[in-house]
Amino acid sequence: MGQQCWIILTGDKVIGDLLQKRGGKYSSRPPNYYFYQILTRSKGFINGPYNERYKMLAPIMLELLGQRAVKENSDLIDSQFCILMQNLYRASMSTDCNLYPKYYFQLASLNIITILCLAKSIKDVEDPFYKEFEIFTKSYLELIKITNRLSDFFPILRLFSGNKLYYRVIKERRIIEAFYGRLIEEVKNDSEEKPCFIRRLLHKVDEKILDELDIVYLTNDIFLAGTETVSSSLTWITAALANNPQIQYKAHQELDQIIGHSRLPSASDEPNMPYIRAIIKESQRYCGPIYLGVPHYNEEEDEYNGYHIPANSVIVLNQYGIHMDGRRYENPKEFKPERFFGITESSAVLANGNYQNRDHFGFGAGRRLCTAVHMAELELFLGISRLLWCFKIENASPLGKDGKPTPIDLEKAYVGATVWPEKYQIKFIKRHDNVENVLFG
Ligand code: HEM
Repeated sequence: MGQQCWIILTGDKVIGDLLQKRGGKYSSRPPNYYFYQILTRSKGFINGPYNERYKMLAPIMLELLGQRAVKENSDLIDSQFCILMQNLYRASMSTDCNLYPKYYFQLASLNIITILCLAKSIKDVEDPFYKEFEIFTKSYLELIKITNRLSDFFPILRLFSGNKLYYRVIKERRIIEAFYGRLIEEVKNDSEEKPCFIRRLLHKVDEKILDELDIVYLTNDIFLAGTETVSSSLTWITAALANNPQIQYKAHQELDQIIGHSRLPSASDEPNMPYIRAIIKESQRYCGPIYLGVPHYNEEEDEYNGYHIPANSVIVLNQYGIHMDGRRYENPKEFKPERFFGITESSAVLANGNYQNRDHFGFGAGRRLCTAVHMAELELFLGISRLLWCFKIENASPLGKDGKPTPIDLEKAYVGATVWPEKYQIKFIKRHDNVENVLFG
């Protein structure tokens, strides 16, 4: 596109060969003048090139978001998914019980990140912090959308549109730095010195490894990557389940057999719940929150299967394309958890193994694989297993000619940095009399 060579990877083998096996060459990110160099002062992690700075930051991010950190924070994550179920229960008991659950999922995932980063929580969607974050994220994601990046592909455009976009970017940068700067000050002034990510990062400032602007942009990455992806996934899965009562029925049977009615499922139940695991894997394939990954980039030229790959090409992992490839997934347009039966390993484990054995490519590939893949999988398991333990999810769309609710159209999607389904209406019906006791008892 423009002066830029783009290579779209839609086959599992080429993804395995290039992004995994030749990861040293294919792990950079495309230069991004406005939204990396200017907007984040070249300080962000997710969009940063694969260089010495990245290699210095990666272990720090892994320490905060990797497998060990998830174990340390599992009680906190668990408690937020109890609160989510309580909130959904209360909402579903109110007189008009049709719901669009997106905002509840956003609140839960935002709360997890807020508690981890700042050791403080948000009460509800009316909380000023939630509102501020919502407005701030919306304008940020709007600004970084692909159409505003054309000047990266056609640099001559900077001569025409440059100034207007440049000033918008600078304005947004002031907002980001004021927002996270305030959060850093809150942590510094907390007389109880509660442990949290920002405090840990502040120690790295004392050790002269980072500066405060690094904290601003690392925290910004964690907030954006950690909230939008999980809440979009939960919003999609709920819609897919509402369209498929027979799948819910099988999941309810598994829950009744393994868990019973006297407690909520917890993380340690995951190995015994193959059907719920399969639902989660299938939902990441069928309706994951990202279609085209986060682009990779190669700084050296390469040869592959007789093709010349020029240096400085944008390498796109076409997740949607591969997930809808009928050669890899039979009848790919069908939501069919059974296709993942017998696969017991997590996506995190499979992503680091042979490409042929991967369940899906939702978390990316190679050295830039999602840093928080373990956390994401835990959140999805707690969210989905508990949702199905508490409720039957009913499609509450207007009735069609056949007298049944019109299926939620999962082909319609709002595509931005993350992908969202069209707004829909569902009902959460409590499954048994013990739901209230277990949630509030
Ligand atoms: C369902 C949930 C999630 C999905 C589908 C997802 C997906 C992705 C994808 C596709 C990438 C790019 C991988 C690549 O370049 O090949 C990525 C990167 C990343 N994700 Fe996630 N993610 C999820 C949840 C999270 C959460 C909860 C966090 C943090 C709390 C997070 C933090 C990150 C970070 C820091 C990176 C950058 C990795 C790097 O550039 O080296 N993600 N994620």
